[in-house]
Amino acid sequence: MEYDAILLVSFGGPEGPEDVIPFLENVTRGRGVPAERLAEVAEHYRHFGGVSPINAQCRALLAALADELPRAGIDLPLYWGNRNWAPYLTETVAQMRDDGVRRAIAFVTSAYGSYSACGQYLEDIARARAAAGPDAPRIDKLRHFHDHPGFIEPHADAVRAALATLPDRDPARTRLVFTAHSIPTSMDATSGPDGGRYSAQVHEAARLVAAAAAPELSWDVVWQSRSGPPQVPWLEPDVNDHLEALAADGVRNVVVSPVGFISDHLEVVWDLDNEAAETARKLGLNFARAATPGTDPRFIGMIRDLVLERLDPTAQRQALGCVPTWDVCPRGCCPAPRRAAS
Ligand SMILES: CC1=C(CCC(=O)O)c2cc3nc(cc4[nH]c(cc5[nH]c(cc1n2)c(C)c5CCC(=O)O)c(CCC(=O)O)c4C)C(CCC(=O)O)=C3C
Ligand SMILES: [Fe+2]
Repeated sequence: MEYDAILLVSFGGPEGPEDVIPFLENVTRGRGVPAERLAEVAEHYRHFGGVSPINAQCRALLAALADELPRAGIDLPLYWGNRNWAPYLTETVAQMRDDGVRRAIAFVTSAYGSYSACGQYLEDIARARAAAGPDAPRIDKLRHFHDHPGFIEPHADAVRAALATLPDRDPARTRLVFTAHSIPTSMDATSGPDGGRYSAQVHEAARLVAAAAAPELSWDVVWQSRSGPPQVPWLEPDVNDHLEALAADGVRNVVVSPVGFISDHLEVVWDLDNEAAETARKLGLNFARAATPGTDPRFIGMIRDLVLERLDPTAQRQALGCVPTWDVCPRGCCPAPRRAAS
């Protein structure tokens, strides 16, 4: 086998109250996020004792992969490194070098393109390799998986399960609402080689989940967790504003599916389970939040299949949608947005 390790690359998150501020400084260095927004987000983490749910989710993913990959004949050591918190990618890549790893496959915990979800992770990998010096392993990132059946099917089952909890699902008054992390519109405009790849992939995933879960229902794509200075345009509408518009339109029941996420990150457990749920309650809407894939066996199987297809150039690339996909992003595909000096 050409590869001798598998690397999980993720965002990272605080593991206790004293980590919250330094973590947020790592995330937002040079990004012009206003102090008020940071104070707000610090407060969100404090509701969970300063512990981000993302670390436990990465550990669970690693445990599931350690179980699944050898069964498919992939007997490679697993490593884990984050962009913004320990274990830091830079330290992990140095460890891989010390362990004699020559070439690794990286799975990044985002399904999508864009600078935040793809390009920045490629930069993180490049920076960690540069820091590790000439003996750094070569690291190949797996492809986007927004329309892979192992991603779509768990989301679709979760939408079905959420619908089943609603007191009423009359199609005339029931709506599916798909959410993903908002990004600046300028970042979406430069996502992928032709632009707009992030929003196109999110729409595609939403379309596929809706068709599989509840073809009789109308659905919308909305955005959540907007950051940045207020004068910079981000993708809209915001999920909370959209719930208001739906209520005004006579909708009574909503299922919110966080199709932009692979697991229940802070944005899901706070921004949806608290903020959006509260908005819905005030509006008198019946609200159910659909689960994310997490460690669903189909999602773990998808990661296994992405590894296997990378080992075999002739293997079929599973994809349910029609937004084109590729193994390796073209160079400079999701560039860093130009930002005002901060
Ligand atoms: C597209 C996207 C994803 C999905 C793809 C992926 O998964 O990577 C994502 C994921 C995540 N974002 C996360 C946390 C944060 N994101 C922030 C800020 C920002 N996110 C952005 C975009 C995205 N973010 C952007 C354009 C900014 C503005 C600053 C900048 O231009 O970079 C801030 C700063 C405070 C704030 O303003 O919110 C925090 C704390 C966590 C960890 C959650 C946990 O702990 O469970 C995760 C998984
Ligand atoms: Fe983020």
